[in-house]
Amino acid sequence: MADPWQNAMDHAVAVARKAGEVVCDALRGDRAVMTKSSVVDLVTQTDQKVEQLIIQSVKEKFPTHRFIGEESVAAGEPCVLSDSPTWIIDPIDGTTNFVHAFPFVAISIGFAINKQVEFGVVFSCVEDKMFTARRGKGAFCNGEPLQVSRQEAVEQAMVATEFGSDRDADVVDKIFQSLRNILCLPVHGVRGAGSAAINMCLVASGCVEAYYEIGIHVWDVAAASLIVSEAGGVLMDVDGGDVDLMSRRIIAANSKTITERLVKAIVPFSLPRDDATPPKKS
Ligand SMILES: O=P([O-])([O-])O[C@@H]1[C@@H](O)[C@H](O)[C@@H](O)[C@H](O)[C@@H]1O
Ligand SMILES: [Mg+2]
Ligand SMILES: [Mg+2]
Repeated sequence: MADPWQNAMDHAVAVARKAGEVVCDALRGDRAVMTKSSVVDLVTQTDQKVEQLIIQSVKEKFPTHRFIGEESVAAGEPCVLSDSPTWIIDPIDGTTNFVHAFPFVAISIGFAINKQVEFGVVFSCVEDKMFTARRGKGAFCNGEPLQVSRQEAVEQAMVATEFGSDRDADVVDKIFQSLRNILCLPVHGVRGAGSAAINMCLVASGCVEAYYEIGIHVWDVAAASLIVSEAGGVLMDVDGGDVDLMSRRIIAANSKTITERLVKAIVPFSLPRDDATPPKKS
């Protein structure tokens, strides 16, 4: 049976590549920086321009589809995942990297229907790596199949995480407690690309055994969540429960074994859900 969403996925790849050209061009120019939820939660006109480019391009082909876009939500649009076909967009995942010309920035486009991600596209544009996954059909980087690492000994694992943009001392303490516990398992090392989506694609590529973070948003991880699972990986909440893309918490790993060791080491805390935050628009 023909795949009803293949043409939508092909469009996502094409518009991600076009958006990547805009981002890479902007990396060579000036980048006016603004802030959102904190003085270190950065956004630029390029984030906003790229998100509008993607949304307008999709609307022309799929006028009835819905959107969850990072910068649209920041501007007051609701963050609601219904059963309708919904595009979940992070126009630049790694904005702080982008501002500093630190070369790990990605355009992330997830597509969900009936609240299930059907395809994911993450374009790491400086690296020119197009990560894709279609539910049930595998995960790829530039067309090459992806497979998670087969390492199941956490003491020989590489783990990725990020420190986020919350500088509340109590939150930072919890983040560092988890980091300390994980380092002392021990693990071979901890890394962070500065982009949740790229970290998760590194899990899918077998370069790191796991990524975890508390503080991410649905747009950071929707596309890459399918790339990880289609590469043979496992997704879980940091407390060992089922992953919930709106919960702002995630572990993406190569195996249940590694995931369960991380659950024991992570100090869990809760944040307001993405779909619980009331839209700012009156
Ligand atoms: O804001 P953005 O660059 O799209 O996304 C970023 C995430 O990829 C990262 O994991 C998180 O730690 C940052 O705080 C930020 O949210
Ligand atoms: Mg992001
Ligand atoms: Mg972003």
